[in-house]
Amino acid sequence: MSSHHVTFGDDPFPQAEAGPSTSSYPSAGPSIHPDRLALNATLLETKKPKNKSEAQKNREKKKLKKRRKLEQAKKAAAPKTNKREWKPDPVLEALKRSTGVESIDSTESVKDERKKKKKEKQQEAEEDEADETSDGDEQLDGESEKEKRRREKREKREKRERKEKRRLEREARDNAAALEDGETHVGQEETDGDVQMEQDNLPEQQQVEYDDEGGSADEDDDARQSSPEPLEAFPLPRSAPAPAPEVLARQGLPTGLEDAEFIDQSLRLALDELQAPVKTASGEVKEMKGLSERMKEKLRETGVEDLFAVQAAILPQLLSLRLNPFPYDKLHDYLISAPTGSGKTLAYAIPIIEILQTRITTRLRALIVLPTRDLVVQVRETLEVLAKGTGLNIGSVTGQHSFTQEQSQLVADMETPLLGGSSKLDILIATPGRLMDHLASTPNFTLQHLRFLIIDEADRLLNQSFQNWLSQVLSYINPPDPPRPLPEGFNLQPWDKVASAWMEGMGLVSREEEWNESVPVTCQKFLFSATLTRDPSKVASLSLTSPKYYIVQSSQLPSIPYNIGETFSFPSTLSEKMLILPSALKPLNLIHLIYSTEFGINSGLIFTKSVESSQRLLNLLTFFNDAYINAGRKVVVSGYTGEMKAGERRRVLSDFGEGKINLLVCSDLIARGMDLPTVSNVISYDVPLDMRKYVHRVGRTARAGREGTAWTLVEKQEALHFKGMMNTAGHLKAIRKVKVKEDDLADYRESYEIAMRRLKEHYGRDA
Ligand SMILES: Nc1ncnc2c1ncn2[C@@H]1O[C@H](COP(=O)(O)OP(=O)(O)OP(=O)(O)O)[C@@H](O)[C@H]1O
Repeated sequence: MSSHHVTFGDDPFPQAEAGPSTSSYPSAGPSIHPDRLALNATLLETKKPKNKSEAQKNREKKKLKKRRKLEQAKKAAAPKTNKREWKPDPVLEALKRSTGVESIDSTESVKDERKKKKKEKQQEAEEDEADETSDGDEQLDGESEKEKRRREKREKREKRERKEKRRLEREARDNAAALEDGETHVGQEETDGDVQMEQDNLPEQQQVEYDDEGGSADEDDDARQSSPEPLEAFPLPRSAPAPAPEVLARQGLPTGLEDAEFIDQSLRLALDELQAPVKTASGEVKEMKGLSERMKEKLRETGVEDLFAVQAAILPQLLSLRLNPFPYDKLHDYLISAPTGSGKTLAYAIPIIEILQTRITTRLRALIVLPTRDLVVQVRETLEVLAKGTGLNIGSVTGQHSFTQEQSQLVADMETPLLGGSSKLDILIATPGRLMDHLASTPNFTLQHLRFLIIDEADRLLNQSFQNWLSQVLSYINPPDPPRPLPEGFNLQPWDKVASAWMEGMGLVSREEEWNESVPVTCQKFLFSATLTRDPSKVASLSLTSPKYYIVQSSQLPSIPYNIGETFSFPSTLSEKMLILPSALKPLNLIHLIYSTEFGINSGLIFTKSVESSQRLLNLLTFFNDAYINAGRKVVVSGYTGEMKAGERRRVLSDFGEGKINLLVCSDLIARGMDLPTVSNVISYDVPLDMRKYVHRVGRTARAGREGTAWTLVEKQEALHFKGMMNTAGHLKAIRKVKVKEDDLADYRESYEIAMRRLKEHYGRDA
């Protein structure tokens, strides 16, 4: 008969298969606990055959064979003194200790288990017998009946094997847990309840299977007691769920910049209503501080009655700042994104002047960095108007004047080494390149007393390297930093408030008694732009302290707190239009915009892609103006490019402001920051290459709450790129498409052809 049957003498604890511990005893065979061997012996003795039929005799023979095999196994498994010492099963021992029972054999659970196993085997033997007796019948009933029984038997066997496998797996798991517990909870009683709890902890599916199989907690418990030490089970490797894109984008961003505070662009605050709370060390509001009467007067003189949104939002926080902050004062750095022409200059100029005017000695306390000379001139003019009567000294370095001229403006003494420098200025406005030159080569010029660092048009400046200007400036503000190279023989110790430990470390001077002196950083940084970035890689270089982030925009627009990239703010008074046209018709369409009664653009800026293109277009428009006899009015056009001398540019701007010039054809030089109140139209003759350029170009109109229109001439082949760019910025819907019929251009054709001929003559045959 089948040799798969489990009969008497089979080891009910098949350790060799189940326990990984066998691998540690390869030559001596599996380690069998003596309690188990005793149990096997008992099982063998109690099994006796009842009948002596032929079949039974055969079975007895088989059993005898197996018994012999088992005895051989016992011998092999018995502890061998010359090889390895028998070690008690740690789980069994822990259980013995916890229950106080010396022999596990004597526990009820083990006895029950044995009885159960015995019963199972008896049943199996009886089944076998029945199979054998029915063999003859099977032949009569045909092959199918026999096969059915065999299949049933096979299934039963497989089920048993599955059950056994699961039991062994559970055993291994539980043993691992029991081993750990055995160390710490030896004294705890392991009751049926505990076992049930363990079962409860199994995954649901496993629990169901366990119940279905009819296994008991006791059986499980016994198996656990006698099982060998298992290998530690490691969880299978699993890939972690991918973080959300917005979470990734915020990686490395200072906490304060994670969420922006949105300010409605239409917010206004009367000058008299501005109140800034002055707080005590405990945070209580001591008093409210408003604008000084002198400042209000100056503002009214320049036409400012109310504060614009950006000013109303941040002035209440800045006005109460102290010139020399107390140690408990919480100082923040600020990132402010506000539309073009929304009054960002006054947002920093007012508090700087209000705070610095209380100073006693002149020291360089405010540094304003701007990307172009023209902007430096413009901001200096604004500051000078507001600071009139305060005694504050304002200067600028741009490279427009000679280096020595600028040096004499910056420092009073360049001969004597002075620890605290010798600044002649309270406020300095500079372009980054020239600032670097003075930091490197102007004796007694120092940034150690800076209270405010303003970076206007910050996105542009952060993208400019200029001898690594930003990190250089920061290192001159915040010691420790490497001492700068000084002119030969000039033995200057440039710091008068740096940490003495650092001073000594640099071999500058020994001031041991001041070693414990801490140097609080009191310089606050302010970054302004209409296209400000929160890109962590850029922001990181600023070493911001408790930064705050404000976005001024129309309340109609959705707040996008997760937008980590650039924010583009537009004035609410701006209307935007685009003409999509064949490139050959671009000049005629521009002429139509200028000369037609429908559009009649008589004041504005025309942007081209380069200085060269500006000059070409300027010539064409000049020649056309000369040739166009139906105009009824003449249009005065002039150029404004970086190639022009500073004086010439100033004169052009002044004429434009006075209305002597109607149109300025310019390169992107003027696109940023320039405040020309008379600009009612901006025409992008060549499409801007990126969104940032577009924002700054169109921002030359619709400033300070005035109405303005921006036009973009888009060649057909550029339309996809331009529209895509606008769409990405969520701005496409704001731009209205305008169509000009070819018939409308007919009126200009003759004069245009004359102008083109003259242009060709001007540039030679290939023009
Ligand atoms: N509260 C105010 N009331 C009236 N006019 C104001 C006020 N604040 C600023 N202005 C005027 O608004 C104009 C634009 O201001 P400013 O040049 O500071 O704008 P901006 O935000 O710096 O623009 P850009 O981003 O283009 O540099 C200036 O002419 C300024 O005098």
